[in-house]
Amino acid sequence: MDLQRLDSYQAGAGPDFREHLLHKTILVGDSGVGKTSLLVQFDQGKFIPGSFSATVGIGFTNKIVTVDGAKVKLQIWDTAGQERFRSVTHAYYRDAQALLLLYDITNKSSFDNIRAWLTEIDEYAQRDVVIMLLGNKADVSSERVIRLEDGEMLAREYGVPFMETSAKTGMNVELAFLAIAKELKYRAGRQAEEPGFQIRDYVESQKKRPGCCSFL
Ligand SMILES: Nc1nc2c(ncn2[C@@H]2O[C@H](COP(=O)(O)OP(=O)(O)OP(=O)(O)O)[C@@H](O)[C@H]2O)c(=O)[nH]1
Repeated sequence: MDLQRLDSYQAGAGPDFREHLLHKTILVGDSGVGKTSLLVQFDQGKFIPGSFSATVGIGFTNKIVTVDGAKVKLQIWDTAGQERFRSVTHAYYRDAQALLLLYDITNKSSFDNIRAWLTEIDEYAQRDVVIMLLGNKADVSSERVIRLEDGEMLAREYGVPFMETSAKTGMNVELAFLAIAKELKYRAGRQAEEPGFQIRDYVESQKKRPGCCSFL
């Protein structure tokens, strides 16, 4: 998807948005897994169907979310999944506080490549970066090749929170970003003696299981 064609990109979230309070979050994963679509769904509450046009380079959207009554400012970077942009996107990992790592449940190689993505994250991102694994396109059940359990198992192996999402229906999209915002807010204001917020426990308690109920 061409970032220049999206009005909200680079537009910021108004005068309230102060750079020094931003929490940088990056969307990564193979080309076509739905990173741009996930961000558009979160930002604008819509899904733009139709022909796929790959992201060129990198762009961001500023978004303010309310967590436990407090405002958390996220700057969400959408990266190009294509290999040829990899050296550009690596440069952005360094000051990221959170990474949403996506695969497509209908595309096995996008799932197999998750380990390679995690190796890159390990190499280029900060040690304590918050990572969340997302299995996107959960609405396309007829073409599913990666089971929910496979995603859960991989996430458990790496000790990261996981959920399946649908950028098309919106399933778990807000939850993914809110869980990240909650974790970043908790980290920013953490007192030594405070009992810890556990993002994995939070996600487990909140997420909707695909196949059950509706995808909305
Ligand atoms: N059914 C369905 N289609 C999706 C979903 N998410 C994305 N798509 C479609 O998948 C294609 C790729 O989506 P993008 O959001 O452009 O993928 P991307 O990860 O940003 O790709 P790059 O920019 O190349 O890295 C588009 O045709 C989208 O409409 C989803 O949750 N469900």
